[in-house]
Amino acid sequence: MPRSTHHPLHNLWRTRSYMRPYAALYVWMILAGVVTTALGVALPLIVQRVVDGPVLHGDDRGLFLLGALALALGLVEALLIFIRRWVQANSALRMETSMRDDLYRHLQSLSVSFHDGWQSGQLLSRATTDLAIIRRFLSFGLIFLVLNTATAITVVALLFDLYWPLALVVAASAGPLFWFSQQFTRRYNAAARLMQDQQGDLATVAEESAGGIRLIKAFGRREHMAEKFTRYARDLHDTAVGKALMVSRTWAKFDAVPNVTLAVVLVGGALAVARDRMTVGELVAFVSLQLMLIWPIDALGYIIANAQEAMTAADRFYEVVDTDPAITDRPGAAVLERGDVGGEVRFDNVRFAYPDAPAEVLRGVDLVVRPGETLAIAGVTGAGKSTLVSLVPRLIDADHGRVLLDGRDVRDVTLESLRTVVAVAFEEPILFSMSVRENLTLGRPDATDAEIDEAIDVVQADFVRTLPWGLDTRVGEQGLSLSGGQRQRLALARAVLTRPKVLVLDDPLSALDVHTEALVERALTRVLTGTTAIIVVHRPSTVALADRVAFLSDGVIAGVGTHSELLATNPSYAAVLSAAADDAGELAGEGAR
Ligand SMILES: Nc1ncnc2c1ncn2[C@@H]1O[C@H](COP(=O)(O)OP(=O)(O)OP(=O)(O)O)[C@@H](O)[C@H]1O
Repeated sequence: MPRSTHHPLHNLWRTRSYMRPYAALYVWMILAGVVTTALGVALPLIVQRVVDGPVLHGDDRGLFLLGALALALGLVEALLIFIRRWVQANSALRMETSMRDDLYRHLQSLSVSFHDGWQSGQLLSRATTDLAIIRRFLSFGLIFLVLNTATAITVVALLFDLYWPLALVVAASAGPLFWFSQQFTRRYNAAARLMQDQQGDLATVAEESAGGIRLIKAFGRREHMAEKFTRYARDLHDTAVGKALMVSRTWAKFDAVPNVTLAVVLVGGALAVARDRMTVGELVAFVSLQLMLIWPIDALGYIIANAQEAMTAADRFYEVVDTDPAITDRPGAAVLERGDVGGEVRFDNVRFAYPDAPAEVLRGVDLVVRPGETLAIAGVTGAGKSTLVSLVPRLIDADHGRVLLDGRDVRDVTLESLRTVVAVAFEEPILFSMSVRENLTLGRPDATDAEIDEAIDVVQADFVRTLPWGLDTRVGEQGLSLSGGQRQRLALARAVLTRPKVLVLDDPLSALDVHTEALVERALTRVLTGTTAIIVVHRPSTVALADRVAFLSDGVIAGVGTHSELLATNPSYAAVLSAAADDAGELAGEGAR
């Protein structure tokens, strides 16, 4: 997958658009953080006053007052920290949700070819792990960065005010810290990116195994799949261990710096007190303030790591979100009115190649499907039949040439209106995890029960009436499992129910037995009156539905005519259909109308 050539921070910076609604909250959070820091910094200064004043001079009342002040400041600080963190987490979770929404909506708008070319696990990991990483950065990483920098600057300024020679030692420790962080950033970036990709790969393997469990069991491949999973999991584990080691080493280095500095400060401070250059209270305050630097320095490692991961996660998020939907409404696209559609479909010198494919699938297809006609598309497997029919509802767009509906380029009408007049049923029918009724009325939510009943009759799907809750039975992945033929019939009923002007059927009866297929065909012939139907066929029995057949070969239409005409005139067609017929033992007696 090509990576962005922008500055590494480019995409992470773009996520600020999701922060915009919370800009005021962020200002408040930072203000609350600054107050918290100020309160935290005030404590060592109070300690200094306590030691140099009441402690050394036996002033009990002053000691009590300073103690009460320290307690109050401590409590206010704790309360502010609670409020800030809660607000931080809350707003960041909202940002994550809206990013996830955008990702999902954009995915829905992307072309079928995009989805075909992407591993589902990679998409899944972007929607889950990556967005959680970005959320952590936008909530904690970013605020930590601002507050810790503010704390460090304030503390160092106060240290200079207390005793500058020792403050210089503390300031100088920024040098090694900067160097370590540079090294860390470089190495961590590669590991973080690799790990995020590996998480996506692992998710894909897990999902494939779940989806293909029957196949795995049937072919006795459980061990093989388990080994594959372990291999991917081990790669991820190795990267994670390497990353953890890198983080631990860096953490140790980051920790060592303030500790070494502290030792120098203790010795130097004691000498300064002995030589009356510092009071005891000032030394105590100096050390207490310096201890306050340990957390920001420690957090630096976390922030760099988190920022690195967030940069990668943002790159991965925008990699999808920036992908051009390719198939969208053209400017000025017209709304197709159902009543105006006659139903002539014309392919005009259509050429098409799949991205990254070595050759064109369609190489100049010219074909006219007359209004109300039922036209079958035949051809050897892989000839491009599904590709050709996918152009009509614009699941893909032609690279060259045009697909015309009643003389109008399908790209000149809105997708929504096009898809209300063109319905599709595929060979591999998908039923969503919802009721049979909802699945059937996907394209016509307003269909009446009588219309649903009629569609069920057409596709011979009586079985739905015997399901436990009839039409309200939940099917799909989270519901009742149906057979391939049952699912095909429901998918066909779904298409029929939209009362389309153009019906595209991509071998929709392949899973039915010959007897049921014949019943469905007979009923379909009735409802197809007045509907232009383009049907991808593999079996001669399905050809019986068609008025004419177009034979697709070598990316062009090699012949159009009735089944008998093509059988008589086109030996290749005869060979393809006879082979299929021999397989099914069913050519005899079949003939197109
Ligand atoms: N999403 C895709 N990306 C790349 N190549 C594809 C894609 N879909 C199909 N192809 C290729 O395009 C060619 C035509 O495929 P298509 O599915 O249109 O053929 P078909 O005639 O419908 O085949 P079948 O009869 O087996 O269903 C095949 O070589 C196939 O491998």
